[in-house]
Amino acid sequence: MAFTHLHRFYLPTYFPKPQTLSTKLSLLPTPSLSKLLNRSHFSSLLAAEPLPVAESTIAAEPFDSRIEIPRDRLFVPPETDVACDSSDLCARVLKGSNIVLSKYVRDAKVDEAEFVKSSVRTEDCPSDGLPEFALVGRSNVGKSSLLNSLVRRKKLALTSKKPGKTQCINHFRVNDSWYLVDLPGYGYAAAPQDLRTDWNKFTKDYFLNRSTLVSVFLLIDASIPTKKIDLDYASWLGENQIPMTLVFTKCDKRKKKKNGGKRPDENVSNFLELIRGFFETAPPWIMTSSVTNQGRDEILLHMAQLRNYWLKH
Ligand SMILES: Nc1nc2c(ncn2[C@@H]2O[C@H](COP(=O)(O)OP(=O)(O)OP(=O)(O)O)[C@@H](O)[C@H]2O)c(=O)[nH]1
Ligand SMILES: [Mg+2]
Repeated sequence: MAFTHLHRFYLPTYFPKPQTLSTKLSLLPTPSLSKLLNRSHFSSLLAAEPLPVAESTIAAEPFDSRIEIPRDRLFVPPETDVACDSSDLCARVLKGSNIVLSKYVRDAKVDEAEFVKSSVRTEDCPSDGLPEFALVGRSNVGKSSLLNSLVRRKKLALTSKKPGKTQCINHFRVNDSWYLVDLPGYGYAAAPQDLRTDWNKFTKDYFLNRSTLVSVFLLIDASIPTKKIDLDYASWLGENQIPMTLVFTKCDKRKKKKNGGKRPDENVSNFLELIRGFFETAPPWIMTSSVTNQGRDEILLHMAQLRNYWLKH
């Protein structure tokens, strides 16, 4: 079954006990994404448009500093040849992420998207066998906003300044061939205790039993310091062998140093350092903003290669 293969190939190996390791991080450039989104196969792009590591590309980022990624912390999809030199490999890393492009990156463009249904139990979710990606994270982290950004629709999924807007498992079908799934947020302190327990019950059941789930996208707010509850969820997903991508949201927000706040890239580095101890191999991660659409095309490419690999195996 495809899911089993995913576990074998896409999962970072999980360390049960956290360790503390220091790491130096920096951003890497990518090929032209608008072209890539329409290309049918990555190998032709690699031949046509290798991109050297260029300061100018790095400087075009919406924040000042870079995140340098050691080679062993890159996410290399299965069946991907990395026996090339460093600059070729750099050219295949998606901007603002540690994700290497593979030969499975095709059909990434979103042509249409529609709401299909809301479910409260895993058994009630669509049963057509199409692959799906679930967006999960703390209440208000920006799950519904990211979904809207990915499909270029302002109000397909409902958003709110008030936490707790999304309450069910909401399926949105994209291009009639795969699903984006919007889930309720966790950690909403104002919610009654029994509702919080219910969240755990029904979403965890969904993660553990949904056979068409290609990967969970765990959203982390990059505009604030690391929260323990997010580390706990990353750890829980790893422990339970559930394929996961970390999506850092709100990277457009800047915190003033004089108020003791950190920039989004500093918060991202810190989070990655903390979870580094959980995983032997790095999970994929990516920086995004639903305001500037940073990371939108990159996520679509990542989803496309995960999906195409899943469909083939
Ligand atoms: N600056 C900024 N604000 C964002 C971003 N993404 C979401 N927001 C804001 O954050 C708030 C919450 O966004 P939602 O998309 O509703 O969050 P959610 O995770 O779906 O929340 P729940 O459904 O309550 O769990 C809204 O006011 C959004 O406008 C972002 O990338 N940058
Ligand atoms: Mg929501």
